[in-house]
Parts: sequence; C-alpha cells; structure tokens
Amino acid sequence: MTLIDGKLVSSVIKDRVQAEVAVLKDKTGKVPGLAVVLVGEDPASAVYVKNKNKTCEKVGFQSLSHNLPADTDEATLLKLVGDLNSDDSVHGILVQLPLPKQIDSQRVLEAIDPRKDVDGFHPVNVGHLASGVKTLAPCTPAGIIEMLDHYKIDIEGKRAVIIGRSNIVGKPMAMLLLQRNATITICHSRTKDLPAVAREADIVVGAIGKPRFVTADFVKDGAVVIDVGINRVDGKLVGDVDFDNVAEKCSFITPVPGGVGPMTIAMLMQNTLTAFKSIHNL
Ligand SMILES: NC(=O)C1=CN([C@@H]2O[C@H](COP(=O)(O)OP(=O)(O)OC[C@H]3O[C@@H](n4cnc5c(N)ncnc54)[C@H](OP(=O)(O)O)[C@@H]3O)[C@@H](O)[C@H]2O)C=CC1
Ligand SMILES: Nc1nc(=O)c2c([nH]1)NC[C@@H]1CN(c3ccc(C(=O)N[C@@H](CCC(=O)O)C(=O)O)cc3)C=[N+]21
Repeated sequence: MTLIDGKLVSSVIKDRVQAEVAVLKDKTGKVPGLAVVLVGEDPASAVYVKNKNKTCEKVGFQSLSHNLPADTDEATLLKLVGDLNSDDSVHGILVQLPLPKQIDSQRVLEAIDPRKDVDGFHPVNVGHLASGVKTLAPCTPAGIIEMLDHYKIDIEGKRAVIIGRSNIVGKPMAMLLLQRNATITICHSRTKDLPAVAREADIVVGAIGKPRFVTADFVKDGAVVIDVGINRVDGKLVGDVDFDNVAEKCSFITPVPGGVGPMTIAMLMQNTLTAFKSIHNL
C-alpha cells in the first residue's frame, strides 16, 4: 500500500505557482488577488480561510478576507460580490459554503463574474466542464486528478465509483474522471447495494461527510481509495474512509489530514493564477 502524500504534491504545485507569480510581477507590476467571503462563524470554515490566507502570502498573492455576520442579508452579499467583480485588483472570488439559510446560494454563485469564479461553481463554468471545454474546474476534484497523475495512477479505462453527488465534489469529480476516460458511477443516499457497487471500482472516491463510512467491505483488493471527508470526531479530524481497515486492502490511499485538503488549497492558488492570466491576457 502506498500513502498518497497530499502535502507533498500540494507543495510542488504551490512552488510552481509562486515561481510564476514572481515572473509575472516583474513583467506586469501586478500580482493575483484572491477575495474570500465568509458569512457567519462556522469554525471549520474559519480554519480553511486561515489556511488560504497563509498560502496566499506564501505564493505572493494579495489576499482579502471579508467576514460578514451570520445575519447578513442576500442583498448585502450580492452588493459585495458586485463590488469584487468590478475591483481590478481582485482576480479570484470565493464565497465560502454553506451560506446561512436566509441566503439563496445559487443566486450568489451566479452573481460572481465567471472569469473570477475560482471555485468553478458558476453555471457557465459548470457547463464548460460538462462540455469538455477548458475552464476553471472545482478545486477539490481538480486536486484529486493532480494527485493521481503525480503518483502515475492510470485513469483511462478504469472503473471509478464516486460516493456523493454534491455540486462541489461528487459531480465535478465525475466530469473530470470521465474526461480522462474512466468509466464512472456516481452513488448517493438512494443507491442500492452500495458496498457491492463500490467493490467494482478500481478507483473509489468517498465524499459523503460521514466519518469512516467507507469500510473495507466497500473496497476491492488493490483499489485506489481517495478520501475527501473532513469530519471532526472528539476534536480529531477524520475522513469518510475507515483508514486502518481499508489501508490493508488497497494499492493507494489518501490520509486525512494531509491528503485531499491541502490539494484543494493548492488548486485554489492555481485557479487564481489562471484567472489572473486570462483577465490580463498573459
Ligand atoms: N478536503 C476538501 O478539500 C473538502 C472536503 N469536503 C468534505 O467532503 C465531505 C463531502 O462534502 P460535500 O460533497 O460538500 O457534502 P454534501 O453533504 O453536499 O454531499 C454528501 C453526499 O453524500 C451522499 N450521502 C450521504 N449519506 C449517504 C449514505 N448513507 N449513503 C450514500 N451516500 C450518502 C449524499 O447523498 P444525497 O445526495 O442522496 O443526499 C450526498 O450526495 C464532507 O465531509 C466535507 O466536509 C468538502 C469539500 C472540500
Ligand atoms: N466555496 C467553497 N469552496 C470550498 O472549496 C469549500 C467550501 N466552500 N466550504 C468548505 C469546504 C471544505 N474545504 C476544505 C478545504 C481544505 C481543507 C484543508 O486544508 N484540510 C487540511 C487541514 C485541515 C485541518 O488541519 O484543520 C487537511 O485535510 O490536511 C479542509 C476543507 C473546502 N471547502
């Protein structure tokens, strides 16, 4: 069994971004700017925002955080998004999800300029991804593809089973794996005989949000197992995969922490750099 080191692969990407930012800064006098909008005080989101700010500093981006109170109304948030759309120093806009229930998230995501949509959640970018047009792809699944490539894990012709069908992970993961010629199955809470379906997979992606949900019973001998889950159990971070038991059966596995999470941040930097270059025709 090989442990996939997300921290290592993410450093390679961040170093590459950092080097390119330095060159572009010399050439244009400008640096990429990333604006992160957090509504309310969800502790998990706060950790994520802190990591993003730290990484922005490392790679040489300008990082702006907007922390709004939990009772912010939709109009206020839409106004902020509009201001960020027209701010020339901002090239990436990320509105942290989930949003409080008085706000229609879809309306907010659709208000973001698609060129600055570094999460890849705007319908234009979702449509491009589904059509196979090069676009800003969601960071978490894009990071998973990078990890598979780094470890030279074949995707073409392989059977991939994705557990979870969210717009942020499951669905875009399916699109990216399909683009790479995997045969994909997307599972969810209504899937029948889930362990049997998952056992057919050469590559299993667990994105459910339930601690240790994917047990050894879900995994074929020699499969590749990717754990997207971020769950807090007794103050400890655990994934959606029952790591200790699954690790004995699989060929490759990602840990939590230190797997998919750091890759999400690295791809956010990559997407912000891509947006900066496309906005400035570089
Ligand atoms: N590491 C990272 O960078 C990131 C980690 N995450 C983490 O990944 C996990 C998933 O996130 P996200 O995709 O946003 O979650 P969502 O809650 O949006 O989606 C969860 C999916 O899992 C499915 N599901 C829930 N229970 C079951 C079950 N018993 N059997 C089969 N399927 C089930 C749901 O099915 P249905 O649609 O039928 O309800 C749904 O499609 C979370 O732990 C989250 O914190 C998320 C984003 C980035
Ligand atoms: N618009 C939007 N885009 C997102 O991409 C998004 C979001 N909203 N809402 C929340 C989820 C969750 N998410 C994580 C990203 C990185 C880590 C991460 O860096 N994890 C590290 C360390 C975590 C720690 O130690 O606390 C690790 O797994 O090793 C975690 C979680 C992005 N999400």
